[in-house]
Amino acid sequence: MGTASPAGDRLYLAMREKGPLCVGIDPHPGLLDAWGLADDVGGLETFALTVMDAIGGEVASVKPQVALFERHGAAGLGVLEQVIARGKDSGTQVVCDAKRGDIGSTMAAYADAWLSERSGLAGDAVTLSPYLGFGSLSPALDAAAEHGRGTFVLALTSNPEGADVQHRGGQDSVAKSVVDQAAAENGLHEWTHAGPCGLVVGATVGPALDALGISLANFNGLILAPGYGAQGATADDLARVFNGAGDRVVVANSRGVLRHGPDPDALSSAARRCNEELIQALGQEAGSSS
Ligand SMILES: O=C(O)c1cc(=O)[nH]c(=O)n1[C@@H]1O[C@H](COP(=O)(O)O)[C@@H](O)[C@H]1O
Repeated sequence: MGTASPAGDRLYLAMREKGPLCVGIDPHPGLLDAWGLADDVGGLETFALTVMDAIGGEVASVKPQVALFERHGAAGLGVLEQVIARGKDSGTQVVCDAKRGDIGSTMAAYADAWLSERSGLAGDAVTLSPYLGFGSLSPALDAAAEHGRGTFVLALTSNPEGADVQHRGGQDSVAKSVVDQAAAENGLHEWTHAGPCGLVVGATVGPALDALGISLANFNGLILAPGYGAQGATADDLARVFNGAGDRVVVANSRGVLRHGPDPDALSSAARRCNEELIQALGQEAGSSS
């Protein structure tokens, strides 16, 4: 039996209380401009902290997109550390969208950065890419379990190019093997509602799951679903794609919420409306923490 990890349970219960929406914090240059901010570290800080002040504590989770902080250099990562600290203070969980994946020995260093106590960049969870081999992620999966943090491993991404790799093998697909190995990882740990190793499955994948021999209804972790909003997937698409797994879907939406800024009230109303729509579509019972 492995080390107990509360990460999946923690986010599962927060979603029961606050809804499935995960607000993406993606400070694209175009969005900074639309908010009347400069494309520099000052603009980045105002943007990111405005979002956190508007919705911190109201939504279960946020997902800062790491590249959009990194493009401002070390000072940009400093702003990301502030976002993570605000998440902790407000009770909104932070999923760092870093999509890390490397050979095992280097992966241990990424695990130190994103999943251990030593680094201000460690939030509640991080996104990982398994396409150097699922086993290469072991240092990160072990660190997540040790430090009570979560991971979301890319299985079927929302971009059309992902099919080129992920769909290979048909019913015995590459993506299916990622799903199976994530489920096996969760089998090593103790949890109640959802294991610490989640998946990323785009809300835009349409009927691909059936064609690839994947059933998520019995998957034993959380499923981060980007693609709702700006990429075109609707709440009905989410209900169809994640039929049977609705209570475990973490719905990521970045531009669909951020376009309502910079007015904090408009941001928080947009997040509230989104959560209402998603709760109805996915059948999650917000307000129930049992
Ligand atoms: O891991 C992710 O978050 C992710 C995986 C994926 O398959 N597709 C995807 O869009 N994302 C991220 O989710 C966010 C989507 O942003 P919007 O399309 O603006 O909602 C971006 O930060 C993407 O990097």
